[in-house]
Amino acid sequence: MAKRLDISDLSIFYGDFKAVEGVTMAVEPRAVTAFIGPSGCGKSTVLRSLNRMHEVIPRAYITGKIALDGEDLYGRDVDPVRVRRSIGMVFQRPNPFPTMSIAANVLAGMKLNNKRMSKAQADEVVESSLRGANLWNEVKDRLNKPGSSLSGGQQQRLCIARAIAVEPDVLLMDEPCSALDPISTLAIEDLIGKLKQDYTIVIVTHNMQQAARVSDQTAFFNLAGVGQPGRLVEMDATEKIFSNPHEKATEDYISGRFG
Ligand SMILES: Nc1ncnc2c1ncn2[C@@H]1O[C@H](COP(=O)(O)OP(=O)(O)OP(=O)(O)O)[C@@H](O)[C@H]1O
Repeated sequence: MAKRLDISDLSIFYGDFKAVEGVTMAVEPRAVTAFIGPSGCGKSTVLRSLNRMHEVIPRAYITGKIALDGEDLYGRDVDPVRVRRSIGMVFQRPNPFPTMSIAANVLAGMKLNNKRMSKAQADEVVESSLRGANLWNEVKDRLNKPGSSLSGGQQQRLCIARAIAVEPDVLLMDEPCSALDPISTLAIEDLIGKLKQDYTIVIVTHNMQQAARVSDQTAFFNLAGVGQPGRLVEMDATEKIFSNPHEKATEDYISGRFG
């Protein structure tokens, strides 16, 4: 659990279009790293390249290197399905399987990963994952109800339970609160604070207060100009980025002067 990601000279392409250029950064384990920056600068694209989801788009590819505790994730013999198992993802809109029960949703990733287990083991995974996602107390009496019977915030925590059920090393979160109300957002932020004890977490957010509240490190991305690829402008301790960033563009962005 909780491994380190080392990204070196990463460029990301959609066919002929270079969306991101020359990103080099280290993502520390047992910490939250926030990706911030204006729309279109490639935050989600970088996030999806980290667990090899970018390449499922036709003609999409990367250059450079991404290593998980030293292992090259794009190495010749590396199975992308195994990468996606060890680097889980939570999306902007909660996406539980709507007709599947709450319990079955938690186990869905394990089924896909072909794990055979007894009923008792399954029950244990369901309980520990739901506890891990701060959802157990709210759903323990209705585990057989469909995933769609939960509120949006609960559905998002169910998706997090599904992601942690397979015991990943890293959790990627792409604007996990943008479809949620403020109370549900706080519940997810609390949860992120708890999960970072066990996982490496990367979160894309447009909400500056959220980045300041939940993250330890912040990476600011920007576009050099219209039609230019996105790039990493700077990355530092969140406190430093929000109080005394190195680059003027970072200061302008976090103070709301552009973006
Ligand atoms: N499937 C795709 N095919 C082609 N180009 C894409 C695709 N997805 C994203 N892009 C382009 O890649 C660039 C980066 O997009 P991306 O969604 O990663 O930015 P972002 O910083 O996450 O933006 P936002 O904050 O609006 O979500 C943009 O120019 C976008 O149009």
